[in-house]
Amino acid sequence: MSTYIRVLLIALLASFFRFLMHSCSWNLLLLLRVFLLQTVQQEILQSDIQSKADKSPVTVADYVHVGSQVLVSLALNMEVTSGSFSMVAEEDSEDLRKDSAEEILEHITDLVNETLAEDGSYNITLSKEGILSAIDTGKSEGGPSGRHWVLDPIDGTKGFLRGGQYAIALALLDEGKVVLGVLGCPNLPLASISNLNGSSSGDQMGALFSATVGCGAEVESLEGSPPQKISVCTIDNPVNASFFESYEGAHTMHDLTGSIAEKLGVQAPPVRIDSQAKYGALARGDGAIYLRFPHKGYKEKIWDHAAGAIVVTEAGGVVTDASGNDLDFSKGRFLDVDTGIIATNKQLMPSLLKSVQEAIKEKSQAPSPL
Ligand SMILES: Nc1ncnc2c1ncn2[C@@H]1O[C@H](COP(=O)(O)O)[C@@H](OP(=O)(O)O)[C@H]1O
Ligand SMILES: [Mg+2]
Repeated sequence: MSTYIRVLLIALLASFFRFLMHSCSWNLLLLLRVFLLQTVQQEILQSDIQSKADKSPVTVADYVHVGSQVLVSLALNMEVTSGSFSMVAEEDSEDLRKDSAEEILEHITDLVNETLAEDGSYNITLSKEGILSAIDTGKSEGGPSGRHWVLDPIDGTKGFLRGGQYAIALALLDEGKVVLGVLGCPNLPLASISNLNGSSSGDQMGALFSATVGCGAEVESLEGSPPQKISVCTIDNPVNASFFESYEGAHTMHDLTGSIAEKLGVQAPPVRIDSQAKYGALARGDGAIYLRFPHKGYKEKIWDHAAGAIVVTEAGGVVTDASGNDLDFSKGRFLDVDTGIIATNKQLMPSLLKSVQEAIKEKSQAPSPL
């Protein structure tokens, strides 16, 4: 298994960061390249599970999450900052610091070092402590002041393990606002989501979305085709609209989203895919609406939305909570949202909001199941 993970990490690192001068206020456009071949993912998935020393299962997703976060942390350290930087990311090193994880940590350290050696971009070898502290650069609390990188090293873990959609999502917060976002979606067709089912062998897979505040949003291939400007669809009649939502029923209330769509007059069935690939697909007009209504008590994390939200807003869309409030990324690691997150174009937003509020009210008044 380790060979395949190494190949995947090499591909990730080799194609991850490109910095181009840009005329934006940031004077920087970060292009994230994720060249994770589907075949590699498939082979990794087939080799699946190893055992940790304490016999709890460790999945390939564990290796890829940690490997991705270490490599991004390293690249940010070497390329972007002169030393210290703040990163809010999903993984921390707590489990890997346990005695029982010694063997796993050794394995991850070897994988990362082999990856670095083979890639050759950085002449560096990390110790086990170096790996742990690279992971822990992601422990920042973020907040309203300063700059913070926001990383989801593998978003849509369930999709990744199913061989479906997943994304590597990186954003930059400046004084509490998202100013840059990049989404690498290796399993998303470059042209359109309509090619997802029944795609022919000629369809190019993999899409890299990027957006810089005030400069619009773009898509390009993972291999670096010329970036194309993208914009959300111009549909203004919900009858012609389709909507994206999580594949996992545990992540969003499919009954509520069904009721919203019905009230709005949407006729197409939901398009259910994992990860922030949904935001990318929405931003280029593959569908008209994004709905996400987690079950009661779930707190949204900023790394699940920061990159996707700026890609959509820079493509001309609107992303809000269920009351129509903008998402506020300045509150730390969590988002303080009312009930759910919705996104669409400017034309459809007023009627979408109305349907959302009606459906929520109706659900709250319905007798609870025994
Ligand atoms: N019970 C829950 N409700 C809502 N979201 C959840 C959830 N459990 C996990 N998630 C989040 O949903 C994300 C995936 O979203 P989607 O459903 O759009 O694919 C996960 O990201 P990770 O896969 O990075 O952990 C995770 O952060
Ligand atoms: Mg995530």
